[in-house]
Amino acid sequence: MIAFPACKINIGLQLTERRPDGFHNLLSAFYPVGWSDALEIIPASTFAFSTSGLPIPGRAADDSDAVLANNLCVRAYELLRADHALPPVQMHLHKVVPIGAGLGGGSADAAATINLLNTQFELNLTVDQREAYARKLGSDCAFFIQNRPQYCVEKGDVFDEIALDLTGYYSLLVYPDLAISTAEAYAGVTPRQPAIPLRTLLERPIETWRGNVHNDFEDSLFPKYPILASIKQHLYDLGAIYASMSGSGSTVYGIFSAPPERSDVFSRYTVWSDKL
Ligand SMILES: C[C@](O)(CO)[C@H](O)COP(=O)(O)OP(=O)(O)OC[C@H]1O[C@@H](n2ccc(N)nc2=O)[C@H](O)[C@@H]1O
Ligand SMILES: Nc1ncnc2c1ncn2[C@@H]1O[C@H](COP(=O)(O)OP(=O)(O)OP(=O)(O)O)[C@@H](O)[C@H]1O
Repeated sequence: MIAFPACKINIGLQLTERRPDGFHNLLSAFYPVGWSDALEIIPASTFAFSTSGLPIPGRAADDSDAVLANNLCVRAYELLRADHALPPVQMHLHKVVPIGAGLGGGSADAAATINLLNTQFELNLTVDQREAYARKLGSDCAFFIQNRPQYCVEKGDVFDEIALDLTGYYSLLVYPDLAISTAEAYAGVTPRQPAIPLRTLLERPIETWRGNVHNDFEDSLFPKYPILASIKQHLYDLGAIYASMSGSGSTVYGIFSAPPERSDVFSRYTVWSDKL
């Protein structure tokens, strides 16, 4: 069985407080984007996991077996296998979505693994049960179980409904070949309670978002990586209605009312554009 785990952008990201467990509470709208990996899982006589496409870095970069074992797809399989009678499988991940990009690509792969195993082996897990497993693998992971627009609170893993529909708009995502570690990005932030909660800002027309709907990670990462602010400005120069960095970076995206023109400015970067 094959799935195409697609990523997300964050529309606004308010970092409200540091938690006793060391994580941060946040307010953010997560919006699905079609840029995706490919993941195949088939029953096999012994377990095997392989990857192709973009290289996936790991903490044990000098030991390729350890990097593979640490992959979120493998960890998701092990997590379900601890509770359910899963047979050995052969999994192959073709990696397309950039890593350290603030797009939650690895989290999407993990959630897709949970969903695929649930369907393929008829585990009959509810959405709540699958989201609970996903939460154990990472803060972003639970979102991808349903992969629909959500207003995310707490660690980014608890959801409130939001009427946010960008159908008819176009996205342009620019990844400047710069991987930013999520933990490093969080280490540089100073959380604060927002003057106006994100939900209120997002309920206003998209034309009002520029200058108001803010990703708090930009405050510490734009001074450190000036290229990010310059990409954001270029997206506005191209006619974006709204532009922002996604998550903990480094991808910067624009939302357009018509298909964005190709720009030479972005030719040396990895870009993705599609209807939202
Ligand atoms: C930046 C976002 O992408 C916004 O959607 C997410 O908050 C990141 O989620 P993620 O990549 O799934 O992150 P995790 O794997 O859970 O955590 C990585 C590290 O980021 C920090 N972290 C993450 C999420 C959070 N709400 N507060 C944090 O402080 C912690 O230091 C943690 O050790
Ligand atoms: N299937 C996977 N795809 C990508 N990274 C993976 C995967 N499995 C494990 N990882 C590890 O997770 C790290 C971050 O992955 P990911 O691409 O989700 O980060 P990101 O783009 O910063 O997303 P976000 O911060 O929004 O969650 C990588 O450096 C890698 O070591």
